[in-house]
Amino acid sequence: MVKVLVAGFKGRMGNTTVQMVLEHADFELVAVYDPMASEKNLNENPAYAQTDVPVFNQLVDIDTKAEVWVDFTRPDSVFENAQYALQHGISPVIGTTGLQDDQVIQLQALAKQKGVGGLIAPNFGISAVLLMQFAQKAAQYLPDVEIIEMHHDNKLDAPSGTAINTAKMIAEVRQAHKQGHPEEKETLAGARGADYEGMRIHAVRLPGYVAHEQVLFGGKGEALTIRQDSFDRISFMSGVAVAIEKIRAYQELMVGLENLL
Ligand SMILES: NC(=O)C1=CN([C@@H]2O[C@H](COP(=O)(O)OP(=O)(O)OC[C@H]3O[C@@H](n4cnc5c(N)ncnc54)[C@H](OP(=O)(O)O)[C@@H]3O)[C@@H](O)[C@H]2O)C=CC1
Ligand SMILES: O=C(O)C1=N[C@H](C(=O)O)C[C@H](O)C1
Repeated sequence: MVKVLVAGFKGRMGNTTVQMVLEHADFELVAVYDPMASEKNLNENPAYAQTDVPVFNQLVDIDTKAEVWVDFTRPDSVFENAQYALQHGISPVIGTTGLQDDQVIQLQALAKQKGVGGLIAPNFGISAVLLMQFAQKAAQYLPDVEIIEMHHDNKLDAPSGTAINTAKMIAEVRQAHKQGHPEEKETLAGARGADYEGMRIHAVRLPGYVAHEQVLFGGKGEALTIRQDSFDRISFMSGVAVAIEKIRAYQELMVGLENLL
């Protein structure tokens, strides 16, 4: 049995992960964490009345045998959480987006120093993992590209972690260049979106949406659009389960679920 701690257990993703871990035959939920939690045990929540799992609201109090730390928290919390997990020999499986490049480098150095495996996955959905790989392939032949990511209106960060990762993967095969007319001007600020090495990234936030991304390629007289949709947060759970199962076999912190597939 893999012993799992879920950080951000009351959130949309954290709660979905708690349910998945409880239902999984090979996983044991040993703790949950949220600094704002007032309860002491998960069984204080009527939905989990039969589930005896301690709730922690301070990092220093966490005294469990957790082997894997699943993090679906906030962009401003995840670095501290991941550091704490690595320092205590717990493998972080990070879904939270918004980590800066220098923070990822610091965490990777810490993982190496401690010999602890970990994963940062900008997206645990297989449709998104495939979209990023297909987009990287397409960009070899169609280097003019724009990304449109669409999310629910409670999302804190923009652009999404998936969109940034898509741009980074494309940038590995695409020479940086400005797109559009050399003299183009925005008559309304932000009209052309964010700029990543000349690729434009547009972020849509609307009620009713979950998580969706389109990558648009334009060539001479032709176009290609690649799209993925997560209609339900269950779409992320098989990826989270794979990460929990496999991550302890590694001694480094990797970025991207594809590293484990
Ligand atoms: N990689 C992937 O496949 C996916 C990644 N995500 C990412 O996961 C993150 C969470 O998303 P979502 O579940 O929708 O967000 P929510 O806001 O629904 O959940 C976040 C939860 O974390 C709690 N929290 C805040 N600070 C901390 C902390 N320091 N430690 C532990 N818990 C904390 C919040 O409490 P409070 O509300 O009181 O602040 C909240 O309950 C986002 O970054 C999102 O982009 C989302 C979907 C898929
Ligand atoms: O906040 C979300 O919901 C999601 N966040 C991740 C991201 O920023 O890419 C993954 C997915 O898009 C859902």
